[in-house]
Amino acid sequence: QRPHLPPGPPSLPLLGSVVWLTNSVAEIEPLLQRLFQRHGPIVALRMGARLSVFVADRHLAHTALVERGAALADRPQLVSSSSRRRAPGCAACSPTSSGRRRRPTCRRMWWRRSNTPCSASWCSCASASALDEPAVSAIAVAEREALVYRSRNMPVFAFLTAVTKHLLRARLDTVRVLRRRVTELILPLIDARRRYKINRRGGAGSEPRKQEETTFEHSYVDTLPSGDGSERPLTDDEIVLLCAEFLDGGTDTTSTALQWIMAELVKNPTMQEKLYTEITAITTDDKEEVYEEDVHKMPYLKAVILEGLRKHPPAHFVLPHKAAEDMEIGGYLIPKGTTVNFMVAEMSLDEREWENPTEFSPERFLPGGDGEGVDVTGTKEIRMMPFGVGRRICPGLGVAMLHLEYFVANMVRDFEWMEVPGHEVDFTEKNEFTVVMKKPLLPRLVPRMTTQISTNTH
Ligand code: HEM
Repeated sequence: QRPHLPPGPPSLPLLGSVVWLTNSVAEIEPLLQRLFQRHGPIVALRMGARLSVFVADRHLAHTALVERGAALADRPQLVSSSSRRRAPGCAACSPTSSGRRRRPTCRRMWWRRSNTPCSASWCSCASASALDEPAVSAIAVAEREALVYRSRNMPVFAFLTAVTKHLLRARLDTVRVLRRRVTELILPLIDARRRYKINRRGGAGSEPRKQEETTFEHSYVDTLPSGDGSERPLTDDEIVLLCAEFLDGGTDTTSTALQWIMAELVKNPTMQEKLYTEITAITTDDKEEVYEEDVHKMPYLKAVILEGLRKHPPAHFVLPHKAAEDMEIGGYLIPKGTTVNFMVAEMSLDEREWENPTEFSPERFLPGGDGEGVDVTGTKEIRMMPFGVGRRICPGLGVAMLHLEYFVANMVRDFEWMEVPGHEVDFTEKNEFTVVMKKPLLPRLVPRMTTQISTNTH
């Protein structure tokens, strides 16, 4: 017997599910919570003619995304190019992210590099969003300094750091100018790679391309599966997009996570003190900053970051996936082409899985806690999935974890973060591209090394 579609509210032609008569798409999360209570952990909604399925159960998510990951490795085509960039989830949801069953060579190459701890450091993440947010401008300053430090210490990545800085500087400029700049900076890289490949094959014609030839018509060695099952080379335009994605990906998610974590530390001074004690035990006074090597020796710091990502995942859904063929999830039929969404926040706040899930308790990730040994990649099992899991897992996971550890450690080492009367920490959420603090964090920073109290309310 052919399985049924997942349960959900009835539908009307053109409109889709009747719930859209009384609910707005912006309020979809509370609506889904009610539907999960009524129908169970997998529900179907129609938005116009499009069928969307939402999965809130971690076991079903593991089966669908890890065990049978290939069938859900595509992204649905979104309505317009502007909405494509604005899909909920990570900023890196760019045109290059959609419609791929496997990442092209170029992207795999970049991401693999970025996920080794040392080379990851050059990548600027929190800065672009942080610059917009007065409440976390201290973070932007810290990160800019870190960038300078990185470029001094890692010459191999200095070029790419420069590209990042150009991206930031050009923030107020038009997208066209920015794209042009990135193109000019990245095309020599593409040329270098092409020459390398040609030379390796012993071929001729390895001359660098002249400036006036920098059009998007040329295509190169990295390939992409085309619709008919064959491979076609990536165009320059696509390579530039991939590189730009690598440079600005994850800016919003990382800075959102950073702000939630600092807010929790402001609200919980005992935890902040415990973290400070751990940091100072590892770093001596003469050290200018907490270095990347140091953060790996700080289990409580790691626990604070994980607890921040569990309680306040910046993306409450992963980016939408598309069923490449008819498939089954939890005994229900998911027809080919269906958009499938996974509920990140539901899983990490599930009362059946976590003790007092709404409480901020980094200790749960230490030995003996209910989160001990959690693997955020979800390879064996999913407990929480702030970065997604499976084939489309966030490729910036390593960069993001490193940046969060690095910045939290340095900011707590240099300042005591305190609540300001009248500006108490408010954990109310607001849906933007990520789920941000409705009332941004407004703490008082007291420098640790001097007695002078800062009146600066970042
Ligand atoms: C705390 C920080 C971050 C969080 C919570 C986060 C979360 C996510 C999530 C949930 C997804 C969707 C996974 C899925 O659809 O299954 C994603 C995708 C992605 N993220 Fe992140 N991310 C973060 C940082 C970063 C960083 C730093 C970068 C780049 C430097 C990045 C680049 C990407 C890209 C390119 C994708 C799309 C992957 C694809 O479609 O194959 N992210 N991220």
